[in-house]
Amino acid sequence: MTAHRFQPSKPLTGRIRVPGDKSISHRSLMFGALAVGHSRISGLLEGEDVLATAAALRAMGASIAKDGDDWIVDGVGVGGLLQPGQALDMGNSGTSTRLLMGLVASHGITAAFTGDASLSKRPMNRVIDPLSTMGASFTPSPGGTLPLMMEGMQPAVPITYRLPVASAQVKSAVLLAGLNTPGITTVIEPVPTRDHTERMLRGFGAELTVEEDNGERIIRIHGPADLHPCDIVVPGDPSSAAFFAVAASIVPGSDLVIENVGLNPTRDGIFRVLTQMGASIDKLDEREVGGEPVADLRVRHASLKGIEIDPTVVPSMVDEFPVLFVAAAMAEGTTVTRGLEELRVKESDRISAMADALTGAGVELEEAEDGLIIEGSGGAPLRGTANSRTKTHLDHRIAMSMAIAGLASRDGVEIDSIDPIATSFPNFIALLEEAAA
Ligand SMILES: O=C(O)C1=C[C@@H](OP(=O)(O)O)[C@@H](O)[C@H](O)C1
Ligand SMILES: C=C(OP(=O)(O)O)C(=O)O
Repeated sequence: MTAHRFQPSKPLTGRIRVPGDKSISHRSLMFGALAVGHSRISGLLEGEDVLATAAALRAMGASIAKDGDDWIVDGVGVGGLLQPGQALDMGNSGTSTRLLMGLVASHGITAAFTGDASLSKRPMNRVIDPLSTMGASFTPSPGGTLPLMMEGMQPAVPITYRLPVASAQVKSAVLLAGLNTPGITTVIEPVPTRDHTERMLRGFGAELTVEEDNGERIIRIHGPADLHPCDIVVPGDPSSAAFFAVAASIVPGSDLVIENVGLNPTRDGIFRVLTQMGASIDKLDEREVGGEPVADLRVRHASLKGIEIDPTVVPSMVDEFPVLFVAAAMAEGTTVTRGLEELRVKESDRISAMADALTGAGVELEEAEDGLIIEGSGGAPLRGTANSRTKTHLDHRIAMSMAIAGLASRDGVEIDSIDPIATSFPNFIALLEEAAA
């Protein structure tokens, strides 16, 4: 554990570029591994979570190698995954685990999945349930957690599955199992979640349709699919850009351009909510990169106002609430968030972890079962209790959010470990130093 104190910051200025989108990076490797032939990926996020996906796919027969700044994947074809010779170590990554379980489910192979202490507490029944209906069998640890063993079924049985929880990981697990399942596998999504799986599978040549019906999305995939290799350009991660958008909004004097930020409407909720709170965020040079809307974001310091956040925006910013809470702590007035029960089953319980961390940083708040109610400082620097230290609970987003709180504090904020940051944003501290130089 490497502790670190994030000190009050000078204004953030200049231009920075955040690393590639984590969700798209995982999927680029997985779909490349299932195409026959050579896919080239540029802008891949080289974070620990994505590298865990790469290692698992290599263990199942794909060849994945770096070529200059790009990555090359030589796939085995849908149905061609091999039985791994050792347990697949998923590290800290829920996305790797749940999506790869979907892939294994319709291959006639057995695999063991393991993970770190954080991942080993997270619920896997949400994917075990539908994948069992498709024919896979599972031996999980008590409570439906890792470590677990699973055996795929070949051929698997197509199902129609209505998502009981708004989760792109569960949706994707079922669709990926459907890739190698004869017939039509259907996922019904009552609330739209990030749609990278759908967009990208179509790009790789899968027969996938999306029908909208009364706000619900009905996604059908025809299996077995034939994927052809692709060249992919991964846009910058909006979830990573969010830390800098909040930082520039709350550190007086800031005027920062964050280049190449993915703005898929299923991901851009944080920028819409910050704008509602009074943030100054201009979209420059709007364009398309790798089939996704992208822009450079110019963010200037602004006086933020507390608001009540509409729960329907939650799926489009589910990972951004920890840093949104920091923005709320610096706003004038009260911010109310609701509908965040999913935050309790991420890398940590992000509602209680942020409630503790912000309380230590001197913020007044109230914790509800499904959200936080935060009294903002009206822009005054946060004044923590002496010797308070943020517990990150192996959660990168808690570490980075409280780092940003430190920039806007009077005496700095101490984080117990910056190590988890490498899972999603390895150059976070270097970019912060660059922007504040
Ligand atoms: O599909 C994905 O790439 C992800 C989906 C979300 O998880 P859930 O599906 O559990 O909401 C998100 O929190 C995670 O960081 C990435
Ligand atoms: C929840 C996250 O990731 P995962 O589920 O892949 O661990 C995240 O990155 O905030």
